[in-house]
Amino acid sequence: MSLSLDFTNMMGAALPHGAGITAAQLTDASDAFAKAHAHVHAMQAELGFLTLPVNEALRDATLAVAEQTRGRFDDVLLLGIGGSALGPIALRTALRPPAWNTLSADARGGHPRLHVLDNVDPATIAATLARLDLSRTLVLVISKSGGTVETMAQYLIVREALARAVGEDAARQHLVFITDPEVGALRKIARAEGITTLEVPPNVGGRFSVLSPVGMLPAALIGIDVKALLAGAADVMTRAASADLATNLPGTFAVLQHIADTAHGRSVQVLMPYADPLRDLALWFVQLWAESLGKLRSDGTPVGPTPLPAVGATDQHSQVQLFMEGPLDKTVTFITVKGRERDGMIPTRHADIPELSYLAGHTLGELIDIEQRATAGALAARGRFNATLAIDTVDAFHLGALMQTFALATAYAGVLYEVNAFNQPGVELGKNFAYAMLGRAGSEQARAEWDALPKPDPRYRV
Ligand SMILES: O=P(O)(O)OC[C@H]1O[C@H](O)[C@H](O)[C@@H](O)[C@@H]1O
Repeated sequence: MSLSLDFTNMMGAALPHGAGITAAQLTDASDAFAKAHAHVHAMQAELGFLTLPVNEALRDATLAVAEQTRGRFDDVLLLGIGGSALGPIALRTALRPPAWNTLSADARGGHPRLHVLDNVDPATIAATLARLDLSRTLVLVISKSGGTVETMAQYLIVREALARAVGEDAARQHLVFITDPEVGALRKIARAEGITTLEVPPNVGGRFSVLSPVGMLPAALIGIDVKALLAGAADVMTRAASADLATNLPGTFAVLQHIADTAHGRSVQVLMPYADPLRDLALWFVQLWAESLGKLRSDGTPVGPTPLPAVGATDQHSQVQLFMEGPLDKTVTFITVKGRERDGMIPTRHADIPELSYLAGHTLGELIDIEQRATAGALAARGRFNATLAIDTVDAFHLGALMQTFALATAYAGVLYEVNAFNQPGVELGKNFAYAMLGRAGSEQARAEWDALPKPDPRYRV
């Protein structure tokens, strides 16, 4: 088993006064879960992410594009936001940690470095363009819808810079688009100019797209084993074929978090890897959980847990105080990595100083694991729900497995919360107000609504 979830510390038996999830609550939830499971797995046609792990045509098309660019570029600049950036960033952080970028091209196996612009802060974009040699840079423009304002603005700036650096014609050879096969501005440009384009299947939502070309192409370009990534995800799908909670890990995660929220008021759900490479996985999870589950039910009731990213051991010196003594409104899911016990030997020095001497002979791997276990135990001792997801090692297989686990758990949780996990109507109003202020055609109604809003009141300004 490559992935395991220990949820002892979510259960009443492990928490003071039995104030955790009861065995009966878990048993009762198994019927609801069986329905959620049947519902989700019956929707393969609508939920393309379920079959991405075995979509060989898409994988091969992606690997072919990666192969065509081989040797031509030192850097890859990815333009995207939300689901079109968080997955690639999480994969890069996990499997190509920052030091990798400082290696020589040979030591990187000839693979380019990956830079991601996922915002429109002009300072970041200027600084990034200033340090890249655009004549040796491949630009990936990723947008499912093909028209997201931030990504389009980035594209216009970077395309202009590319044209200046290498000329209009050659610029096209430096671009790859990843977008919907039919709709959107990117698709239009690709058709008109013959720009290499990979598709995000129409039935794959942005935040569920990491195992489509959205994550696969940047991963392949920087030498991540895409087949292993998909194999890890496929393994999760095989194990999740059964609706039995005793074997369905994503289902168990979803059910536990749902009960913790709806029956125990634990609505803030922390994901806390004890591993630097997994820091950005927590940020990817935040979008998935928040944008999928935080919304209005059909009867108008607002629901949804609040995901919160943390990292151990770092956050033991920051947020853990809140987790230990703040409101009883949280769950913490740790992610640990097995087999690190012998890594990072701590040398013997200052043997006469007891505050240091006890560390001699231990390793950093031991320290980080012990700290995680200590924190889990401490939280449980104070009635704080927590669970531990353990993986064997940080590699492509386990990243694929973790990501598919959370994606599937999100789909199940959507059914449990009785919301559509695959839309995001709540982000529209702000977007439309921005379009109105930018004068985009068709936003007259948003302009009128914006103009009718109360304006800043000088009485409430300091
Ligand atoms: O990939 P894109 O279509 O550019 O979308 C990027 C992001 O835009 C929207 O704000 C959605 O709420 C996100 O779910 C999506 O990931």
